This record gives sequence, C-alpha cells and structure tokens, in this order.
Amino acid sequence: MLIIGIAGGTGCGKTTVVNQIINELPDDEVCVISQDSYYNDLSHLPLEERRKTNFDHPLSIDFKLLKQHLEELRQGNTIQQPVYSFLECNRTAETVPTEPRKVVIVEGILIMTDPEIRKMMDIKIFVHADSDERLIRRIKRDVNERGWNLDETLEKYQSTIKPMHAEFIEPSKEYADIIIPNNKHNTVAIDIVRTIINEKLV
Ligand SMILES: Nc1ncnc2c1ncn2[C@@H]1O[C@H](COP(=O)(O)OP(=O)(O)O)[C@@H](O)[C@H]1O
Ligand SMILES: Nc1ccn([C@@H]2O[C@H](COP(=O)(O)O)[C@@H](O)[C@H]2O)c(=O)n1
Repeated sequence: MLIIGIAGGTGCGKTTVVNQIINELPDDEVCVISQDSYYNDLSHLPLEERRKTNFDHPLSIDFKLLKQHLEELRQGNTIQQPVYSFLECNRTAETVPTEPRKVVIVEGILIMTDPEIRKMMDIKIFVHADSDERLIRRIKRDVNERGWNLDETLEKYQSTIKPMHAEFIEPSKEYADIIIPNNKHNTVAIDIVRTIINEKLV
C-alpha cells in the first residue's frame, strides 16, 4: 500500500489536485481520506458555539482516529470514514465505508503537522498557491457552499485562518517531498505525480 499525503493551505487546490491524480487511476486501486472527516466530534456543543471553533488549529482534528483508520487500512480492513457537515460544523451520524486500496490519499491542511501521521506517508506533497489567490477562492466557497457570509469569512481569515497558516501549515511544507505550484492549473506536476505513483505500484 502506498500512502500519499497532500497538504497545503485552505483553497490551494488540494481537492482539485487529488481529483486530477485519481482520474487516471482505476477506482479499485485508490481511496481518499479527507482530514475534514476527522474534525473532532462537537455534538456536545450547540451550533452557535461550534461555529466559534478554531478549525485551523491542529487540536481541532481527531488525529488519534485518523491514525487508527490508516493503520486499519494498512492491515487490509475496511474503515467507516466519518462524514463531516460544514453547515452543521460537526460530524453527521453517517459514515462511508472506505476499503483498503493500493493507493491511499490523505488530504488536508494540517495532515503534515502530525509527526505520527507524517511517518505513515510514503510520499508527502504540498500544494502551494499564493495567499491572495487562496483568499479569493476561499471567500467564493465559504459564501456559496459553506454557510458563512463575507464579513464572517474575512473575520475568520484574519483571526484564525491566516495566523494558523503561518504557525502550523506553511512550516509543514518543509517535510514535503514534492511542492506543486497551483496558482494556475499545473498539468505537468500532476503528470509527474501520476508517473511516480505508477512506478511505485508496479
Ligand atoms: N489551479 C487552480 N486555478 C484556479 N482555480 C482553482 C485551481 N485549483 C483549485 N481551484 C479552485 O479553487 C477552489 C478551491 O479548490 P479546492 O481544490 O477545493 O482547494 P482545497 O481543497 O485546497 O481547499 C475551487 O473552486 C477550485 O475549483
Ligand atoms: N465547519 C468548518 C470546518 C472547517 N472549515 C474550514 O475548512 C478549511 C479546511 O478545508 P479546505 O477544504 O479549505 O482544505 C479550514 O481552513 C477551516 O477554516 C470551515 O470553514 N468550517
């Protein structure tokens, strides 16, 4: 099994890159684990309180469960990946059965900040986009899809997203084997990553 970590700041294009990588791989050879699925269970708090959480700090993630799930997959077992609701700011009651595959992609802003998760990765990729580009993408997405208005998004950006990026996410770039520049779509980098995966798979 090949475990590939894909990190990078919010809006850098991680999900897009993952989709481009897996496009060419057969469905039964790859599975994706999203860090978002592993936000801590906040069911004990009302929605109003949950919305105040710092979702860009490593402590917001249940790394213990993520590690346990990666180990299960390595042992050939199917896991029940939690399903996260951005609107509810919490895990839902549903889970998605995720079967072990030859290639397991783990993606998320903070996945390379945890030493134990890092150690489990065979290839570590950091997707880079400039902060102005990421902020523009983030505003569009938060307002259109994730239930935040413009003022809330800008306030969050200044109070947590930007400082957490500087403190935790950007420094984790030093652990990357490959850095993908993604201010614009980067088909060359995607082809290189695909080639590396295919070489490792034979
Ligand atoms: N290279 C790119 N050029 C332009 N827009 C992009 C690029 N990569 C991603 N996007 C767009 O930016 C937004 C955030 O991308 P996404 O892949 O969800 O980022 P992340 O998972 O890192 O938060 C999406 O609307 C996506 O279509
Ligand atoms: N309820 C939540 C939980 C997290 N976020 C933000 O998601 C970002 C990480 O996801 P990406 O797809 O951007 O990598 C992170 O910056 C959190 O602030 C949220 O908006 N609402």
